[in-house]
Amino acid sequence: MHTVPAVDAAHLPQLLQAMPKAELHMHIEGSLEPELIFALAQRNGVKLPYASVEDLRRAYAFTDLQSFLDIYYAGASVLLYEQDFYDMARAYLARAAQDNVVHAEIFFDPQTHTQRGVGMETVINGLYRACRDAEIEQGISSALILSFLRHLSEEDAFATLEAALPLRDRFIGVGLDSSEVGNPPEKFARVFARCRELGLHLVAHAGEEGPPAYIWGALDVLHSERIDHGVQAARDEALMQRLVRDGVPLTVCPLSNLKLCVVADLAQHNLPQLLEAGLKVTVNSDDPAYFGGYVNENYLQLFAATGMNSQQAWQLAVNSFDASFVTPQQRAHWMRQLEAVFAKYAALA
Ligand SMILES: Nc1ncnc2[nH]cnc12
Ligand SMILES: [Zn+2]
Repeated sequence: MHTVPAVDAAHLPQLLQAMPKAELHMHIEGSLEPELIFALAQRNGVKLPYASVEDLRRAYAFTDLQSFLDIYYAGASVLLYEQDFYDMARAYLARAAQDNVVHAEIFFDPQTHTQRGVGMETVINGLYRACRDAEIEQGISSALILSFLRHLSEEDAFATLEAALPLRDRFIGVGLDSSEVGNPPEKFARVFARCRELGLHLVAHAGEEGPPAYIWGALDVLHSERIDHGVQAARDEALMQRLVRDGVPLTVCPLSNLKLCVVADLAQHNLPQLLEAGLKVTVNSDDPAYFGGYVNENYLQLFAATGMNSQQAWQLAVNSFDASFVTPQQRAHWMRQLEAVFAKYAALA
């Protein structure tokens, strides 16, 4: 491992905030803050089943993944026009830039919108324009990943892919999200095979609530290049060895795991153990508007709860660049920025 200048624990929070990082697991619909949901509802004349922003926020008491998804899909119902998708993504990218996110790979769930009669081009063009403008105005790089909803059929996923292909140059890959248990990766074997032929990057949620078998399926059947969540891998030693051997990144989301009761307490989160075992672990926010924080809040609360140190912070930032779908030149550029930030904080008394 690279030797990193040690940073005093007293400066760890500022280091976590200042270090450049990539965010590889966030759902753009999960960045819709209650205030923006209400503003868009008013702008578009959509009636919400909540009386106020506070009333909506009070509903954010989740017991598991499904209890969250029900509210998350209801929140997304205010998105109708290209400008809505643009405004949502600009708000996220502005907030991510404040956390020194230099690159974001962003999931979007087209079926949530096309099922309501919103056009595929409305969704993709609004998001894509926001990514481009944020790069120009804030210097943050980003890319879009189209995510299939696994509670729907593979046929629906094929129709979604077909509808998106005219805009193929505007997204870099596909993912698989929504209700995990009962919807194993094998259900989407053929549509992922088609996406692979098309040269799209492939990722999949697996082992969030679902068993290690779903992670094996994501790797062996879907050929997923990263595992989104993957925290259940620790239950299967052979799987852990496979993930280490192949350098498969896990995009872990600590506050999401806490809010969806995947872990009882952040102090018990297994991220430090996964990192120690040699897995390429990254830290991400998943659905920041719903889970109590953007990416830096995930780093800060995790480090405070587990006592992780600056060496581990370095590894997580490096992993975020290694696991991203960018060029080696781009990675090298961010590594130089990372080295400069560590040198600055290591020099503080
Ligand atoms: N954490 C999560 N798991 C599965 N699907 C999701 N969609 C948005 N967030 C998700
Ligand atoms: Zn997710």
